[in-house]
Amino acid sequence: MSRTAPSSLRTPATRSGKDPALIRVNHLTLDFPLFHGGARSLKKTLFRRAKQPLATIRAARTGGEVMVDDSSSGVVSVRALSDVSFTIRAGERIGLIGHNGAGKSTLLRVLGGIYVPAPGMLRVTGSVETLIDTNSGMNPELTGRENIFLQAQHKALRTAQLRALEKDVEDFAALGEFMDLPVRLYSSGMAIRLGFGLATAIAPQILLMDEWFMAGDAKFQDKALQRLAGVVNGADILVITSHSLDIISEWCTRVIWLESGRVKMDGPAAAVLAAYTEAMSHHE
Ligand SMILES: Nc1ncnc2c1ncn2[C@@H]1O[C@H](COP(=O)(O)OP(=O)(O)OP(=O)(O)O)[C@@H](O)[C@H]1O
Repeated sequence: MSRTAPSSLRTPATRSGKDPALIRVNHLTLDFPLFHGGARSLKKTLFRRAKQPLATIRAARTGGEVMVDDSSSGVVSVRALSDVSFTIRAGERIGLIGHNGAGKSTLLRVLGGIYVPAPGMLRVTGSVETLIDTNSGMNPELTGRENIFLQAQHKALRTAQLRALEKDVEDFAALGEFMDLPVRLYSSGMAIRLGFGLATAIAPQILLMDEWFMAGDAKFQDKALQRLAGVVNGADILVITSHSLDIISEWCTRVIWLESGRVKMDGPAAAVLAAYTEAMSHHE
C-alpha cells in the first residue's frame, strides 16, 4: 500500500524553480451579516445588553463580536475576523488556535479563497490545496474514480501522471467497489478518505487544513498522519487549525492564537502554546 504520494507527482515550488510560497494578510476584517431590521427580537435583546447606539458585545471566549448597527439599516452581524495581519513565508508551519468561534475556520477559508474579506488585503503566492470540507472540489454525482479524473483534468496532468494519481488515491482510500459508485452514497468517513487521498496526492505549495480532517477510525488516522507527513515535507507552507495542542506542537513551528476574531498572540509554537495553556488554566 502506498503511504506517501509518488515522488513523480511531487512538485514543491522551492525545488521546481517557482516563486516561493507566501501568504500576506493586512488589516483583514470579515463580518457575517445575520439579519436586517425586520427581525427585531434578537436585536432588542442585544440592545438591552448593550445600551449603546452602535454596540459591540464581546461574548466571553465564545464566538466573534456581535455588532448591532442602530442606523436605519439595522443590520446585526458577527465580526468573525477583526483587523488581522500577518505574513507566512515558505518553510513555516502555522497552527491556528483559539476558543470556539474565535475565527480559525473562517481565517482558513479566507486563505483558501472561499470567503472574500472586506476590508483588508490578502496576497497568496503559490498553489493552494484545502482540506476543509470533505466534499470540497468533488462532484457528489460522480464516482470516486471519476472525481479523480476530474481533478487530474483540472490540474492538467498527463496520462502517466493520471494513472499514478488514480493508483495512489485508490490504494490510500481503500474504498473497494465504492470507488466506482457515486460519492453522494459515501459515509462521511468514506468521503474523508477520498477527499484526503486526493488533496494530498500532489503536494501543493500551500496546504490549508481543518483538524477534523484527521477524524476517522484509528487505522485511517495513522495512515493519514503518515501521508500528511510526506505532503507537509513537500509543501512550502502548512496552516492547520486544531483544538489539540499536541497536534499543534508536533506539527507547527509557529502558532497564531485568535481570540474573538483578533490575533491575541503570534510567535514560535512553544511560546504561544505556553501562554495559551497558562491563560486557559485561569479560565477553568
Ligand atoms: N456562515 C456563517 N454565518 C454566520 N456566522 C458565522 C458563519 N461562520 C462562522 N460564523 C461566526 O463567525 C465566528 C467565527 O467562527 P469560526 O467557525 O471561524 O470559529 P472557529 O474558531 O473555527 O470555531 P470552532 O473552534 O468552534 O470550530 C463565530 O462567532 C461564528 O458564529
